[in-house]
Amino acid sequence: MPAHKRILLKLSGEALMGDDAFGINRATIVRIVREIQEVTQLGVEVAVVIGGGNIFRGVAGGSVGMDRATADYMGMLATVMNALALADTMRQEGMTARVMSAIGIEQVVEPYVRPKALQYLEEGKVVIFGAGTGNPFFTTDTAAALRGAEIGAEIVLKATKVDGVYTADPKKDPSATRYSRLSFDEAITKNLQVLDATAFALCRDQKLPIRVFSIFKPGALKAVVMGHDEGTLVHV
Ligand SMILES: Nc1ncnc2c1ncn2[C@@H]1O[C@H](COP(=O)(O)OP(=O)(O)OP(=O)(O)O)[C@@H](O)[C@H]1O
Ligand SMILES: O=c1ccn([C@@H]2O[C@H](COP(=O)(O)O)[C@@H](O)[C@H]2O)c(=O)[nH]1
Repeated sequence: MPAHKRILLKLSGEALMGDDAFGINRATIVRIVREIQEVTQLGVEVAVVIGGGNIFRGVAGGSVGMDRATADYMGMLATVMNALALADTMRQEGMTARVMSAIGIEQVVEPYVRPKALQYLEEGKVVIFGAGTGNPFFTTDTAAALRGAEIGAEIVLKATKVDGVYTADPKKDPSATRYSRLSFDEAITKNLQVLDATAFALCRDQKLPIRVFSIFKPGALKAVVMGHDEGTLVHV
């Protein structure tokens, strides 16, 4: 029996690159989609927020000198591209997915309408939220917290490049150690940057737990959904 009925899965954009330098690696996206499919076959309702780091990051080198809000809108559009790629891969794998965008681009994808998203989830369709929160100066982690709270997800699952929350960024500090669980207050006070503080604060206020785990570990998503102690749990 799965431990959760409805989940909000936050997928790292950079995870889609696989071993490539940028963009979307075909084998990688197919593998990720099959892992999501396994979870839907357990009867779990799945909503996804996808990042854009593999295509564009508003605060990155490529946007130096740009107006921050403009760069952020580019970042949000990058997440829509990832959402379209993910939905199309799901279609090819026999799943039904709907992309909803937080910014109006109706010729491409339908706008985010909460009751419609809830209807799709109840029908067993995967809902992919593109364009983050629709606002510059935010991130897709915050979008995951926001949409997770809005749709009544039981947990936010952050599938990322590291296998949990560490005492420091493990990519920069090899002596960092992994927490198996920690509180939101601890994560915020210690400025642990695996998620941004806005996302942590929103989840804390809504009592919405977050589990951080590695998207590169085969079977990890299913293990998390089954309630196994995978990665790190951040809780109230
Ligand atoms: N204390 C920490 N514990 C774990 N990871 C951390 C920590 N501090 C910083 N990080 C970094 O946070 C990164 C994950 O978050 P990041 O926001 O960069 O990616 P993402 O949101 O998953 O994906 P993307 O922005 O590419 O779509 C990890 O790759 C890790 O190096
Ligand atoms: O609500 C949001 C979400 C995202 N952005 C911009 O998009 C990029 C990519 O998102 P990641 O969360 O880093 O994957 C982000 O750097 C922002 O520039 C945004 O403005 N608002």
